[in-house]
Amino acid sequence: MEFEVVIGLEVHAQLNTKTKIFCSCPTSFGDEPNTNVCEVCLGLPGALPVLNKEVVKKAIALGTAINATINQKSIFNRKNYFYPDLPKGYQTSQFEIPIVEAGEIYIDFEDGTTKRIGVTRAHLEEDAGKNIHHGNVSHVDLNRAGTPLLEIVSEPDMRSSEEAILYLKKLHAILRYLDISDANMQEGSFRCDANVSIRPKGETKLYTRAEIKNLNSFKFIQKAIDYEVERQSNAWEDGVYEKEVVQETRLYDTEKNETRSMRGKEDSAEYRYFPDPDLLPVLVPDDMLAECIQIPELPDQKRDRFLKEYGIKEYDANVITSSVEMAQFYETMISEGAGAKNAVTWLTVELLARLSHGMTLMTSPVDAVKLASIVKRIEDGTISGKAAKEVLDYLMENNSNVDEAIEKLGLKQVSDDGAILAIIDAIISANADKVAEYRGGKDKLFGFFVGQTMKESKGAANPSKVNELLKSRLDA
Ligand SMILES: Nc1ncnc2c1ncn2[C@@H]1O[C@H](COP(=O)(O)OP(=O)(O)OP(=O)(O)O)[C@@H](O)[C@H]1O
Ligand SMILES: [Mg+2]
Ligand SMILES: [Mg+2]
Repeated sequence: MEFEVVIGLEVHAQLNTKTKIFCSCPTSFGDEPNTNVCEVCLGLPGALPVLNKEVVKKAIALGTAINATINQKSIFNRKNYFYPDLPKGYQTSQFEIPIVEAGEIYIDFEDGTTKRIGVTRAHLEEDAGKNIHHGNVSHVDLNRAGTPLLEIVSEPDMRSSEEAILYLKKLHAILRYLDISDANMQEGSFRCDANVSIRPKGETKLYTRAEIKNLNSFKFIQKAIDYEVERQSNAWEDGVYEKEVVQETRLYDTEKNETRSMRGKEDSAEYRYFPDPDLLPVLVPDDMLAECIQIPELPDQKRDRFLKEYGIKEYDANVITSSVEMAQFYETMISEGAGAKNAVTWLTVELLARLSHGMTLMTSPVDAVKLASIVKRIEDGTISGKAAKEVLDYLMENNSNVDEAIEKLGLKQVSDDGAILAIIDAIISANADKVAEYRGGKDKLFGFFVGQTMKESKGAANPSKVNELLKSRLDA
């Protein structure tokens, strides 16, 4: 039987506000447990929440970026369930009227085609705390309780784990471009739940989905989805689909590379959602909306502009705009005067390959200005491309400027006509027979003379100068 894979993703992005969504406790990461808490986020009786306006602005920015409908009136609900890390006994979230509805994100395949993925909704909610287990004892850290989240829910539009990853990377980039979330996956600021089902090819109805939670790296998300697809199709082939594939929440075990059942998945009715009586409906006035829809250039727009302005390849434009840091790095190189095409290679191939573990473009010892100077020194003939690699290696390790490094490493190309001509003339007089053959029509010998000249100059002669001067002497 041939199956079609159906995937819908829920992403929880932590919004990068200074304070929590309903109180003024800080949202900083990694502090001593239970130090960033107050009566509101501890859920003490009688404490009243006050909505942080910043989270509304950030949600509207995301909605604008994905061409969504912005609801100028939305509602906070209580989603009731019991869990030790949830002190109020309910999570304050949006349900029937979220702030953002019906958007779209375009994913780009390597062959240049694109696909539209629908975004059902994006709603505001608070994060829960964290249970910490030590042997038989469990502790609860409520620093994270009340941290603002935007839950972005996709339509079940993805048909492979590759599409799921492309969608997540695009959404990640959009959040970073908008600067509304640091989207740091290690710190849990960008978390994904993957809903996976299969169906016989050609059918349009949705079959039972399994929801895989706790996925915090692109690699593991892809592996978890692949495992789950395999598990479900095996169950189908073995005639145990109904028994094995049930609506449930599963956990992915990164060590065993498998998903395991964690708990049955409630239908939304089980949560007894109702509007939170402590919070008024969220009303966004026209002037606030007008202000919030002013957003910076997004990855797709930047890519299209780079294609037009810089004439680089589509693939390269996609790579460079895939992160806001890389796009900024590239544009700084261009404004420093590096050629557009060389800048692509030196950034995406040479520099990225030299960033060691944990190093990013932001912390690279060679910044955009320095890398641009290296490229400019190639373009003005001061150094060869090969020598430039040595310069880059050196600058990754040593704090120096580009021209000093070239000087110190003795890599300056000889472009001075006189010096190169002296070498050429010596070679010509030592090889009179070959000169005669060349002049007699054996064009291939030109390479021999180039090789000899480069060798004699110990690789320092500027190759295009060598070509030019050799021609002038030999063809004279
Ligand atoms: N049959 C299916 N196969 C794959 N994905 C599905 C299927 N049905 C729904 N989905 C996807 O599952 C996700 C459901 O997310 P949603 O937040 O609406 O509900 P939930 O998972 O029940 O709620 P919760 O926020 O409590 O996890 C959506 O991304 C949707 O596209
Ligand atoms: Mg879910
Ligand atoms: Mg959800």
